[in-house]
Order: sequence, then structure tokens, then C-alpha cells
Amino acid sequence: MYKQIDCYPSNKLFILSSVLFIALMIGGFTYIKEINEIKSHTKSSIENRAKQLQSHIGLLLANSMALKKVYENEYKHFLAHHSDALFEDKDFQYLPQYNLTIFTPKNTESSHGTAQILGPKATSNIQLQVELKTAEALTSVIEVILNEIQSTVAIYYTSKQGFSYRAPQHPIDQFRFNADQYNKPFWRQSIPENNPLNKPVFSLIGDNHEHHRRFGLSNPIIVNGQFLGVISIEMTTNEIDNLLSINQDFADSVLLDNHNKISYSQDYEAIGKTLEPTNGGSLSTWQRTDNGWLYKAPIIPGELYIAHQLTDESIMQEAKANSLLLWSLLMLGVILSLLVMQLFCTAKKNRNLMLVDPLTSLYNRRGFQIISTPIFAHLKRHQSPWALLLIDIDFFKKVNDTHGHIIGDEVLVKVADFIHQSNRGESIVGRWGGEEFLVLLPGTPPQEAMEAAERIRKNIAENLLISNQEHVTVSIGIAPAMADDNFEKTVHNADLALYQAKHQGRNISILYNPTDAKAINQE
Ligand SMILES: Nc1nc2c(ncn2[C@@H]2O[C@H](COP(=O)(O)OP(=O)(O)OP(=O)(O)O)[C@@H](O)[C@H]2O)c(=O)[nH]1
Repeated sequence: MYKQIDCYPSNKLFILSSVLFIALMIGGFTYIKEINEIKSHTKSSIENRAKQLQSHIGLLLANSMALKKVYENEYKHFLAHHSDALFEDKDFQYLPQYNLTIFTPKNTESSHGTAQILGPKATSNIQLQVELKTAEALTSVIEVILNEIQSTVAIYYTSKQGFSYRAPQHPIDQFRFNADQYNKPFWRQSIPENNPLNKPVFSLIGDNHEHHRRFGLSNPIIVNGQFLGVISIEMTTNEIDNLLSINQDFADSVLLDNHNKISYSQDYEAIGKTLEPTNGGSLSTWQRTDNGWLYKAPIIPGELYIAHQLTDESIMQEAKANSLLLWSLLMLGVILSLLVMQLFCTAKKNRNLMLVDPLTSLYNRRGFQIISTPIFAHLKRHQSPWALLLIDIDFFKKVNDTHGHIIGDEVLVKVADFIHQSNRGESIVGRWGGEEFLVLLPGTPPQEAMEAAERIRKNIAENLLISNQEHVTVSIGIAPAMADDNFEKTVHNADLALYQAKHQGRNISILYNPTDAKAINQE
């Protein structure tokens, strides 16, 4: 039988694509699992930090409310009980270079605060004096708060009347009050036009320079329906920054107001921007945004939230990094499978090369014998007859001599093809020598073997031409055999018949006949 060297390409492709598919599926699942885990870790971290912020900010809020209450009560008291100016001229010092009046009450023991008033001294402004008196009266409460909350830098009252009272005292080179304060977020967000419910406001105080960053809680003061000013607690951002950081791989969390506006972020550019989920969004679930996911947890419900945004890019990077080991192992698995398959294929090819003639792709002598061994066992069991055809190209030397070895090789390949095409499926075809081919016809009686030989011979004689003009012919020796007959002996018989065929003029099939063979042997 004609034998193609083959490594089962479809099988190999199937195995390879299956391994790749499984690797991709596992990799894909791990990747999705990693993304969910990142979201779940981030969520519990946010919930956790929301609680810590709740207690941190809750304390601030309680103190701010207490200050506001004290202020409002004291203000009412001083407003009702003053008869004249509450301070004397000597309590005020006008600094013309800054156009500021400094107020540091000398008589009050507890005072650690200082007021800065826009413009020249203001002893004649009773409203301002009442507010100054009230602010000054806050100093002892302020001291308690400053001691209680370590991160507090200062507490101050900013009046609509154009002054600020601040405790503890800050030298004028550290803090200089000016009209710009009324443009700062803490003021703009606190005034009734922008804050009709008079809620405490969380905002950024100070400027954008890193070492001046301050986080503030401001509370508007309203007495008898009249807005007087704002009391602010100003603190360092360290504590809040720590609570807003997850880890360096992800952006930090931010504080949002109830309109999803960023009221505090370590990224100052982001303050005032809106973080809106694309589909409305609710609390305690991850919401889709334009470029990632947003999780929001309440610190003060209805007022202040902690929110965290995971960009698709950061999740992908982290998930990739986390599933890298698994991916590497999977890829290693794929590469190993490829190598094993390659080795298997190479071994198979090598084995084939040992059994197959590289020129004609027919079995060589060794291959023919190995492949036919089980067939002979089968023939023996079934007591079937069989036959050998020994086919030899006529005058092949002349072909080589006339046309060269390359054409000679092509003729060999074509003869092999013709023999293969003319045979039934169960027959075995091999290249027995230089220009000799052997065909095993299992279960074939002599007459049928003769017919098979003639089919081959005629097919070649009629159809195989060199350069479209010179016919190639073959001579065939046919050796019939019984089930138990010896292979080598039968090959020998076929050889004798072939010799006879050559003797009789070539392009002929001769069935082995012991008598004729004897005669030839005696010649
Ligand atoms: N091109 C080519 N020639 C081969 C190959 N193997 C053997 N031969 C040639 O086959 C020729 C066989 O020649 P001979 O044994 O004299 O037989 P012949 O010329 O075919 O004459 P008859 O068999 O008597 O008809 C030799 O010239 C070998 O060199 C091969 O693989 N390729």
C-alpha cells in the first residue's frame, strides 16, 4: 500500500487548539475572578475607611456644632447687654502697610486669639465689637478642641463685617487676612445663597501648595435669621489623606458632597468636579462610569460620601499582574504540549523515514517486511492464497544514460504512482531495489494475480511517457503462493519469473512456473 509520511495534522491541530482554548478559558476566568476580587477588596476597604472617616469627621462635626451653638448664645448675650463700646482704642493697632487693624485683647487672661480687621480701627462699629467679643469668648472652647483633635491647626470665625478672629494667634507673616477670603470655597459654599439649609460645609482651605494644604469644616452662624459669618475648623490633611489612600496602584478615594461633587481629593485639580455614574447609581454597589467603576459609601448620609473610582485601565493592569503567574504556567503548559507533540511527530516521522523510501514514498525493503508480517499471520490463519509481483523498469539504465538521473528519478516516482493506482486497497507496495518494485497481493489466486500484473503493465506501457514521446515499460514476474509458503522463496520465484520476462523481450508479465524456471536456471 502507498504510504504517505504524515503526522496526523488534523489531530495535532485539534489537540493544540483544545489546549489553547482551555488555557484561554482558565486564563479568562482567572482574569475575571481577579477583577472581581479587586473590586471586592476595594469595596471592603472603602466601607472600612468610611467608618473611620465617620468617627473622625463625626468628632469634628460635633465640635463644630458646639462652637456654633456657643457663638450664637454668646452673641445674643453680648448684643443684649452691651451699653457702649466693648473695647478701647488701645486694644486695636492699625497697620497701614497692610491696611489691617489687629485686635489682641490685653485684658483677657484666657485669650490666645487675634483678630484682623480690614481697614483702619473699628471702635465705632458696635456690630463688629459685639462679634469680636463673642469670638473672643469662644477662645476657651477653642483651646479644648485644639487639644482634643491633634490635626487641628486653627479655628477661626470669619465675619461678614470684614474681619477674622483666629485662635491660636498667628503672626501677621503667617496669616494675613484680606478680602480674598470671601472668594475662597469655604466662604462661598457656606453663605446662605449657596447653602440655604445652613449645613456644615467640608472644603479645602489654604492654597494649593502642598505644605499649605488644609482641610476645613465650616459652619454658618445665623442669629435671629441673620447670617453673621462662618466658624471654621482648619486641620492638616494628613489624617484624611491617609484614610483616602488605598495603595499606590490605585488612585486615591475622594470625598463627595450630596451632588456627587468632589469636595476633597488629594488631586487638587479634581476638587469641584462631578463624579457621576453613567446609569444614575446607588450606594453600596459598583456603578459603571465612562471609563471604569465607581463605589460610593456614606460618611454623613445626605451630605458627605467617600467615593472611589477604579479605572478600567488600572483594574486591567492589576488583574493582569495578579494572574500573570497562572498565565505563565498555562503558556508553559501550551509550549510543553507543543514540544511533546513536536517530539512525538518527529519520532513518528523518523520511524516513517526508516520504513519509507524517500524518493517514491513507498515502503522500503525493511518497511515492506515489517508491514507485511501481520498480513502473513492473517493469511496463515485463514489459509488464504497470496502472490507477489516483482516489477522492473525496462532498460532503465538507458533512461538514465539518455535523459540523466533527474529524469530517471521522475520515472521511478511515476512508476511507483502507477503501481499504487492500479492496486486494490489491501495490497502492499514497496521499492525492492533500484528500479524494482514488489507488490504483495493478499488473498489472491494466481489468475487474479496475473490480471493485476497485466493491469499495471498495460497502464504503464500505455500512459507513461518520457518527454511525451518515449514510452516506459515494465516487466513483471508473478509468484503465486499458498498460505504456508515462505516469503523469501516466493520472492525468489518472482525473480525467476521476472528474469524469464526480460528474456522473452520485456514489457510482459510472466507467471512463475517451476518447469520454465528450471530450464532458465540450467541456461
Ligand atoms: N535515476 C536513478 N537510477 C537508479 C536508481 N537506482 C538504480 N538506478 C539505475 O538503474 C539502472 C538499472 O540498470 P540495469 O540493472 O542494467 O537494468 P536496465 O537498464 O533497466 O535493463 P533491464 O532491467 O535488463 O531492462 C542502473 O543504471 C542504476 O544506476 C535511482 O534511485 N535513480
